[in-house]
This record gives sequence, C-alpha cells and structure tokens, in this order.
Amino acid sequence: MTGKKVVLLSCGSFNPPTNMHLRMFELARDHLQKLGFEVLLGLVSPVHDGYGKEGLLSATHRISMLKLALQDSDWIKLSDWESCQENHTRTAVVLKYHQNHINNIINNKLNDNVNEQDFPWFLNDLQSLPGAINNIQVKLLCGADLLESFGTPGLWANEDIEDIVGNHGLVVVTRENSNPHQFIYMSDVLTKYMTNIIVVNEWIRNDVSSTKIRRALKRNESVKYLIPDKVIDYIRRHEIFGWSNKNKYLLPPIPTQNNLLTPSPVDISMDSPSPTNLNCMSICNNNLFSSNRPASESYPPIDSNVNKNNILNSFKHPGQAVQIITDSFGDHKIVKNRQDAVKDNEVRAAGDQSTLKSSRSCTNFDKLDTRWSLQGSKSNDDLKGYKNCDENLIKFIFTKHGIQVISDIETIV
Ligand SMILES: Nc1ncnc2c1ncn2[C@@H]1O[C@H](COP(=O)(O)OP(=O)(O)OP(=O)(O)O)[C@@H](O)[C@H]1O
Ligand SMILES: NC(=O)c1ccc[n+]([C@@H]2O[C@H](COP(=O)(O)O)[C@@H](O)[C@H]2O)c1
Repeated sequence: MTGKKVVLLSCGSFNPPTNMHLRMFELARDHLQKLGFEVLLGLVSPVHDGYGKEGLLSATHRISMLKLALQDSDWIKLSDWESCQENHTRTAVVLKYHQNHINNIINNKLNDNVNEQDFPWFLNDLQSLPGAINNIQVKLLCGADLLESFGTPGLWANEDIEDIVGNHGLVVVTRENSNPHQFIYMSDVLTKYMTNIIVVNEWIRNDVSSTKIRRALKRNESVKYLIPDKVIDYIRRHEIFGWSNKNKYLLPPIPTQNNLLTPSPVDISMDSPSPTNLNCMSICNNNLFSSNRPASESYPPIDSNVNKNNILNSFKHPGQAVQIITDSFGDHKIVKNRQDAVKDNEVRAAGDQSTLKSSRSCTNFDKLDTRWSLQGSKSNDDLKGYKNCDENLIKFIFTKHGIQVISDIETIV
C-alpha cells in the first residue's frame, strides 16, 4: 500500500457545503501522507436530486455553492458527473466510474492520447505528474456517520459495501457520537477488509453539519465561520434554506431609543452605571411606559395612586444592569441602583418578603390570595391584573434585555 497514489472522493448532499466538508479532505490528506500515501486530488460529488432527502435543494444550487466553496482550494475539485445522471447512483457505482475514468486518463496519457474535453478536472494535475503512473486508487472519503449507515437495514447492498471497502478503500473521519473502530469490529465484512479502512481522528473537534446550518439559517441566525463566506453570500442572494432578508425575529423599533445591550452576568455592575441620554422603560400594571423624565428626577413612590399608572423613569444605563423591583401590588419598576432601592420608602415598607411578589415564579399566588382576601384590599380583578403584570414583566425582560434572577424579589435584566 505504501507509496500508492490516491484520489479522495467524497459523496454526499452538501446541502449546503460546510467548512467541515472541506476540512475533511485536509485531515485525510495529512493523515494519509503520514502513512506514506500520496494524495493527488480531492473530488466532491454532490448527490443527484433523485436521492430524495428531505429539504434537499436542487443540484444546480448545491453545485453553485460547491464551486464557490472550492475556489479557495487548489487540490479539491467538483465532479458533477453523479448529479448529472438520470437518477440517484449508488456510491459503489460512482466510485467505479471515477476509478475507470482515471484509469483511462492514465492509459491515454501513456499512449499520448489525452482528450482535454473529457477530463476537465484532472488533466492538468495528471499531466504535471512525472513519467509512468502505474496505479491511482480512488478511495471513498466519508464521515463516521456514513460508515455507520452501512448498518442501516436496506440502505446499502452487501455487495456494494464489499466492493467499496475491498476494491477502493475507505478513509473515515471521526465524528461526534460515533465509534468507527467499534463499528468495524462489529461487522464481519468490514473486519475482513479492515486494512483498507483508514480512520482519521479529528482531534480538533468541529461538529458542524449541513442540518445544523439549515436550522440556523431558517432561524436567521449567523452561520459565519461555519460555512464559507461566499456560500453565505450565495444563500443570501437566493434566499434559500428559509433564509429571509427580512429578519423575522426583529421586533419593531420602539419609539424610545432603547438601545441597551444585554450584559453577561460577569459584566453586571450595579454600582457603576454610566448615564446617557437614552430613554428607558418602566412597567406598571399591564402597561409599558416609555420615559422622558430627566435622570435627575427622583423616583415616584411605587404605591402612589397617581404614579402607579404613570410610572415613568429615565434611568439611562446602556450596557449596564438594570434592577427591577416588584412591590406588593405587583408593580414592577426599574431602579437606578441599589441605594435607590434601599431609599425607596415603599419598598422598605413592604420589607416582609412574603408580601413581595416573586418575579421568578408564581408560586406565591396562593399565599397572596389569602392575604388579600383577608385584608379585603384587592379584588379578583386586581389579582388578574397582578398576574398580567407578571406577564408584562416577562415580556419586557425577554424582548428588551437578558435576565439574571438574583433573589425572589429582585431581577437583573
Ligand atoms: N462534522 C463532520 N465530521 C465528519 N464528517 C462529516 C462532518 N460533516 C459532514 N461530514 C461528512 O461529509 C460527507 C458528506 O456529508 P453530507 O453532505 O451528508 O453532510 P452532513 O453535514 O452530514 O449533512 P446532513 O446534516 O444534511 O445530513 C459525509 O461523508 C459526512 O459523513
Ligand atoms: N446504497 C448506496 O449506494 C447509498 C445508500 C445511502 C447513501 N448513499 C450515499 O451516501 C451519501 C449520503 O449523503 P447524506 O449523508 O447527505 O444522506 C450520498 O452521497 C448518497 O448517495 C449511498
């Protein structure tokens, strides 16, 4: 085997091509060269549309994306033979075609009879090789999941598996949640030809898959650094894989320029707000208010009837944590800092924690119901409003901020 010249052929959907599809070739070439093989060429063979896999885009799109993806490689080429056939072609047949094709080139080259039209992707590479080439072996390059699919009943014919591993050979790149060595051990035919199966360990894990890319695109999430930029650009231009130029998850802009960044928990500093002129929001019983009050103005007391429905504050801390205090009536308000919260008479008056509604859960409702019915201070409608207020708080937090719950009564967003 040592010293043999090899062409690596990868069959798959490439729907869309990912960085890992390309990286597989690099990993395999490094490994094979260490074992003494000479890797002449990599070939990518996208499957025919008739393969019928769910969500499979037309070969036209997949080929266009592959061409873009392969622009940055000087040794991996596209072979569109498979996708141009009448229907799906079994992988063993695809391998045989390419092997015969290359054998013909070698023979024709030896006879000085090479037709350039017939060998667009291989001619130059082959012509640059020295003198006589005895044999070039086309090996199937695949991920461990494809190897393990040999075990799926009815998917592969036994004679095809034997042909692939016996006559061509397999180069298998390990993949998350796979165990190719064990799979080979468990299979008689794979064990029989195990010297023809080379397992390449992917030590620098990259678990990207076309499925995950499609999922992210459908959600309008970024796929940068996972697939080539040129492929991203193609997807955007053609609005494929459910990707839309209109971001489905962007909320309509709110009238106040509430551009607060979402802080990570480690960034949160309640003691160092950096005031700006941005407006903030305040929440009170089912109502979300924007604020234009100057930052210097003090807090309206939470429990004041006038202010309960009109709490407007203007604390302005972009990128800073915002603290929300919930009072005994279920009103939420954003406080400037901890000192303000402590100074706030109403909050202090409600010091008994059992009277403060939890912003984290509704588990205190029973207790509160009893308390209020005893006091007679809250009607059923009030309680309904109280629950709605909780929903408002949640809506507010999750649409405008991140969240960190610091206690039953305090939440950092
Ligand atoms: N992260 C990966 N690690 C190892 N091999 C991979 C990886 N992603 C793809 N491959 C291999 O690339 C070849 C072609 O893959 P295919 O087009 O089926 O990609 P895929 O990402 O597995 O697709 P899908 O998620 O749509 O099933 C297969 O042999 C597959 O095992
Ligand atoms: N019997 C066969 O030859 C056979 C069966 C299943 C998959 N395949 C090939 O394996 C590849 C699998 O691609 P996916 O992982 O995208 O399904 C395709 O190229 C497909 O043609 C071949």
